[in-house]
Amino acid sequence: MVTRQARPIPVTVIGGFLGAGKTTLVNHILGGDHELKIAVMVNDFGAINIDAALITSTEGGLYSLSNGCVCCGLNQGLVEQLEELLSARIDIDHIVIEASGVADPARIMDTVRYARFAGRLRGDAIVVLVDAAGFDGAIAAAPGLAEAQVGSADLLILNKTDLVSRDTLDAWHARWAFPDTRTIETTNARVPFDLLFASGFPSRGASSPFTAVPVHEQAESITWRHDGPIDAKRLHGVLAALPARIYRAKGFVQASDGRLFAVHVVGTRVSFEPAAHLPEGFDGQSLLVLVGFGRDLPFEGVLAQLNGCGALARSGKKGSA
Ligand SMILES: Nc1nc2c(ncn2[C@@H]2O[C@H](COP(=O)(O)OP(=O)(O)OP(=O)(O)O)[C@@H](O)[C@H]2O)c(=O)[nH]1
Repeated sequence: MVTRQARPIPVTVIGGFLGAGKTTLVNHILGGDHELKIAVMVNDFGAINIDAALITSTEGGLYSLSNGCVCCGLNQGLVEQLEELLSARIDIDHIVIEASGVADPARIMDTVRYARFAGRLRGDAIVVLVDAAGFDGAIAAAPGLAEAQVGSADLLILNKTDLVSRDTLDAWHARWAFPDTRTIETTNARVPFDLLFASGFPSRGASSPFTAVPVHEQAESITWRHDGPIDAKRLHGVLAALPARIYRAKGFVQASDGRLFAVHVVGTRVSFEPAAHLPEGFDGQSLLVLVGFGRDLPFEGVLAQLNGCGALARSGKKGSA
């Protein structure tokens, strides 16, 4: 008889461009009524793993993958984390890997399917989210990447349908969806669990015509920290006017009236979402990670503007993955 522990653990890779709704989907899964014990691995692009802070607690364990992009190179960090998880937690029903927004999810799934994991892991599905309101912006920001992510999907989730018209959604399907890829539309990534964990998605007859470009080389991130409260209105103004090439910003801030917010910038859309507390490790600081594409991004000027949103701000440290 095959024991429960001997069965390979199914793995779902969640991909999609920056800000498409991957963490929203992970939180939907973790808060869901599916009776699965799920371990989540998160790979974020910037120097600080904001996604790990945005994710609600998980019974199966939360594993923060190394910074940068785990789809590059030999994925040693991912291999090590998977080995650690496999040796530590035999009672996990499912593993979910949230890729960074600049990752090629197909390459992450390749790692899951390495021979060394045979019999222990089973690559279940690549689930790719698309920001219905931001797909054109994603293509403009990083040509080649968003298309390749879509091309690698076993299950495609056209998310943020609340932000666009029916005509826009129909035009997206006509232009980008593969006829043999299961595609659904969602708001706030509310994917039905029986579909998400269905397994056995048909593999597409034709391979994707889109090849992932090595966009990590074009992507850069920077971290901004601030020790005291910030002027939320002014910060909103600065973020709303970010240069187009700085596509994504996210983090947590404390406003001068004491309120705490998770802050998101996706393309031209800025949102301040009330937060119950600053995440562990933030030490009372407001902190934003900004990600952009291309050479000579005007980060210094942006940092100066951000510093102007609070008297005690100090500039961040530039880095790339
Ligand atoms: N209006 C709207 N906003 C959404 C929807 N889904 C997610 N969002 C918002 O989009 C922003 C980005 O969502 P995330 O889930 O953090 O996106 P992500 O793909 O994990 O982002 P990265 O990890 O940076 O690539 C957040 O402000 C979400 O609340 C949706 O269906 N409609």
